[in-house]
Amino acid sequence: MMSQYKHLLGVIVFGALVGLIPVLTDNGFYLKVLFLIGVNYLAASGLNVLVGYAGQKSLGHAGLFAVGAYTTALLTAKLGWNPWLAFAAAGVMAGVFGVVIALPALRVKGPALAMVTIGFGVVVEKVVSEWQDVFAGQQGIYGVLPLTFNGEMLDARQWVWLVLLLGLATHLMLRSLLRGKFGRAFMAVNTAEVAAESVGVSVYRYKVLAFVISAVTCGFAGALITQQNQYINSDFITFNLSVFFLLIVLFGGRSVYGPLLGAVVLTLLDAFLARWPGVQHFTYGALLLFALYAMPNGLSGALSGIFRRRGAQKAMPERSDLPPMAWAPRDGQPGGQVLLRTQGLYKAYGGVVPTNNLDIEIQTGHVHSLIGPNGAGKTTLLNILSGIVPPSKGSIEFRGTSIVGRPVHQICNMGLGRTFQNLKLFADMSVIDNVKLGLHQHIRAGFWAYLLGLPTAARDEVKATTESLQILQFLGLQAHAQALAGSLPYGVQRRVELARALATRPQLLLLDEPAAGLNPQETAELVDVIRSIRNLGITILLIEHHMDLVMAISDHVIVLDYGEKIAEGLPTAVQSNPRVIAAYLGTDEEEEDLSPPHPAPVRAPLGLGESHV
Ligand SMILES: Nc1ncnc2c1ncn2[C@@H]1O[C@H](COP(=O)(O)OP(=O)(O)OP(=O)(O)O)[C@@H](O)[C@H]1O
Repeated sequence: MMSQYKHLLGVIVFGALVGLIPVLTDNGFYLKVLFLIGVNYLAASGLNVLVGYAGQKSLGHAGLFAVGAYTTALLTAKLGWNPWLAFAAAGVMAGVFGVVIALPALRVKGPALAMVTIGFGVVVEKVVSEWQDVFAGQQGIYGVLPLTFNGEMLDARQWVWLVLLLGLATHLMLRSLLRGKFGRAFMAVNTAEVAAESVGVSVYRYKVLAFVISAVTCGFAGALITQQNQYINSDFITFNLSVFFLLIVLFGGRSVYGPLLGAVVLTLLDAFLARWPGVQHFTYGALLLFALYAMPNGLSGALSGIFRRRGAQKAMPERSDLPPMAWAPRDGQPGGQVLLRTQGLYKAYGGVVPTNNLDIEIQTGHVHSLIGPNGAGKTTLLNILSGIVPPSKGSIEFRGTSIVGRPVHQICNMGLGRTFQNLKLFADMSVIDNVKLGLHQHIRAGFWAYLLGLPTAARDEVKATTESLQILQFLGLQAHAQALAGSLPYGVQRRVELARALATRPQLLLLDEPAAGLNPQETAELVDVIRSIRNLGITILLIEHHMDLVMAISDHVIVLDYGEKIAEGLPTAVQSNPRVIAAYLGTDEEEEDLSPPHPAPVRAPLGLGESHV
C-alpha cells in the first residue's frame, strides 16, 4: 500500500515537472517534440502489453494507428461529429479492429504472426492510398476537427498537457493491470503456453486481450496526431511506422517504464535525424540490432539490472500470522467414489500406440500410481487426461462430465491439476507469482477492476497472496517466496510446481514423476508431502519409477505396457503379478506364465528404488 502511494506521488511530481516545460518555453518545435513523445508513448504502452508481456511480436500496428486516425478524420470532417466523441470512437473502432484481426492472427505464432500482422498493415496502407473516394489517398482529408477546451481549439501547450494527462492515466491503468492477475497471465503466456493452460489461463483469450489493448492505444495515438494536425493522408501509414512502434517497445524493454524510455529516446532521435532522412532507416536498423544483442531486456531491463545490483534483494516479511491452511478442494466428495473414468481410450502416433483401449477408474481420496517400463505410455495418458493431447478414440468422464475435446484450461478449472515430468515453471517469475498463477481462476476481480485499480482488485490480490503463502508454508517453501523460480535448486523447483498445481484447488492431482531428480532425502520427504496432500481430500494419480515410493504411498497401482493396461490393484498384488514382472524384465510372458517366478526376482526389478526401471 505504502509503495502504491509513493508511486502515485512520483507520478504526480513527474507530471508536474513535465507539465512545467510548456510554461517555460513556447518554442513550437520543442512543444511538438514533447507532444510526439506523448503520442508515441501512448502507442507503445499498449504494444508493450502485447510484445513485452504476452510475447507476441506485431509488425502491423501502423494499420491500427490508421484505424484511429481515419475514424476521427471521417467522423469529424465528413459527418461533423463532436471532436471528443470522434476521439473516443477512434479508440473503440481500433479495439474492434483489434478483435477482428487478433481472432484469426493469434492462432499462429512467432514469425507466422509477424507475417500476418505485416499483411494487415500492408492491406490498410493500400486501402487508404487507393480507395480515393473515402480516404482521399495522398491528397488526404482536410478539415479534421481538433479537440477543444471550453469551446476553444487547443493550442500547442494544451496539446502537450492533454497528451501528458492521457499518458499518465494510461500508465496508472496499465501498471495496475500488469501488476496483478492480468500481468501474471500475460507473462505466463509468454513463458510457457502449456503450463499457462495447465493452471487455468486461456492462452488464446489473453493473447487476444493483449492485442486489443495494443490496438486501442495505437488507435488513440492515430486520432491524436490527426486531430492535432487537422489533417491525415496515406503517407502517414507506412510499414516504417509499424517498425518504429515495435522498436520503441523493444528498445525500451518490458517494464511499465520501458515504453516511456523508448519513446523519449526514439522520438528525440527521430526529430534529430529528420534532417537526414537517408540515415534514418539505417540508424533504426542499427539500434534494433544493438538493442537485441546488447540489451535483450531493453533499456529499462539494463537500468533495473544496475539498480538491483546496488539495492538489497526485497525480502518477504515473515508471516507468523498466517492462519493454518483451511481450504479443502471444491465440493470435496466422500472417498471411494469414481472421480474419473476412461473407456476405450486410444491414441496412436503412426505405428506407435502409447494408449491402447485403456479403461481406468480413479477413485476419490485414493493415491493411484501409474507404472510401466520406459515408453509404456504413462506421460501420454496424463497428457490426454489433462487435455494437452487429444485422444484418437474413447471417452473420459471427470466428475461425471465428458472432458474429451475441452481445452486444457477448462479441464484445470473443473478441478484437474498437474505437474510435469520436465519442469514447466515460469522461471522468470517469483515463486509466489508462480503460485498465484495457480489461483488465477479463483481471483474473482475482473479486467475493469484491475485496470481502474478498484478496491476489489486490491482485496483479491491480498487474498491470493495470503492463500499462496499458506500453500508455500504447507510445502515448507515460505522462505523462497520472493526468489525467482528459475534460480532455485532443482528439488525446490519441483516443489514449487507442486505448490502451483495445488493452488488451482484440484480435486484430482496428476503428478508426472514427482521424485525425478530428487535426492534420497527429498524423495523420502515427498512421501510425507503426498500423504498430507491426500489428507486434504485431494485424489492423486502419479507416475513414478521409484518403486519404494510407489509401494509406500499407493492405494492402487495401474501398470501399463505398450499402451495397454496389463495389471492393476493393490501394490503388493501388482508387485507379484507375472505379467508385470515379464514387462519389467523384458522376458517372454508365456514363459513367465508357465513357470511362476521365484520371490527373489520379483522383488529385484520392482524394488530397485533409485533406479529408473
Ligand atoms: N508426440 C509424439 N509423437 C510421436 N510419438 C510419441 C509422441 N509422444 C509420445 N510418443 C511415443 O509414445 C510412446 C510412449 O511415450 P510416453 O512418453 O507416454 O511414455 P512413458 O511411459 O511416459 O515413458 P517414460 O517413462 O520414458 O517417460 C513412446 O514410444 C514415445 O516415443
